[in-house]
Amino acid sequence: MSESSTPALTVSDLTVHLGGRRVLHDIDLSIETGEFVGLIGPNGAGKTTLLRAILGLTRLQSGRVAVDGTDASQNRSLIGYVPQRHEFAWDFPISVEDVVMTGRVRRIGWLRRPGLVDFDAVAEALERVHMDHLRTRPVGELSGGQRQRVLVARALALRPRLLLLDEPFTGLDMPTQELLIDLFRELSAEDKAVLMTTHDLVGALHECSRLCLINRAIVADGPPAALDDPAVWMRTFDVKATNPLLKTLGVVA
Ligand SMILES: Nc1ncnc2c1ncn2[C@@H]1O[C@H](COP(=O)(O)OP(=O)(O)OP(=O)(O)O)[C@@H](O)[C@H]1O
Repeated sequence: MSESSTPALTVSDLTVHLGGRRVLHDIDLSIETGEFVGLIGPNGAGKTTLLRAILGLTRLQSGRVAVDGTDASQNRSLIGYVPQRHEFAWDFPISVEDVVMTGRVRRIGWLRRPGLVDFDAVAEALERVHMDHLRTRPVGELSGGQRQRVLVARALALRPRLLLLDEPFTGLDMPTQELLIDLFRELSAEDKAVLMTTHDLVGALHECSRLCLINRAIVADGPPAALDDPAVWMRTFDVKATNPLLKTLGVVA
């Protein structure tokens, strides 16, 4: 954990309505540097909506988001975001390093040219995801795992304080998942806070330092070992006590 008392992320009393329906309500969440938090919940629980709200891409009905103690609208350049892979336009004719450079736009500004520091940040980000050897490759020619690594590099190029990951493991083989999970753990152990949505519940139980269970509101929040009450998982996922999920998670015998 950071020695600083200012959390990397503070979400207070957040409520979001979409299409006239309440999608999230009364969300309070604070994440410190050094934490690797898994945001867990069923389809439609509001996980992506929460990430979008933190990024300022969704209007808040009420509530506040602060990054590093300052209103997030003033501090967006401290947030790195990895969207779900299908959301990116992969058929755009652009190289790996150019995509990663787009992650710097909030620092460079739209009208300025990238400088040395920007090229350094891109090179460092590509090395961290082991993609430096493919930097001139058009992104349309990459495999799914390589594309995911490019999206992570694009977020890291910003040198963010807070990293938001939306289902980063979907459709990836085991070696790529292991590479990324090791990287996310390293990043949180350095100077970042990591918030990740995932449907890989067992993986999250093992790898995350903390889990936040959500279903429109936060149902439970704590270190994985403390989330051993089956009722909490039943409420989050709206499943019965006999559901095999509870055995898989190790919360019933
Ligand atoms: N633009 C929108 N307009 C209206 N409703 C929306 C919009 N975007 C999302 N929703 C609704 O908000 C709810 C939460 O969606 P969200 O995508 O945040 O869930 P999620 O937890 O990320 O789900 P999944 O695990 O399926 O990705 C869903 O009921 C969804 O239909």
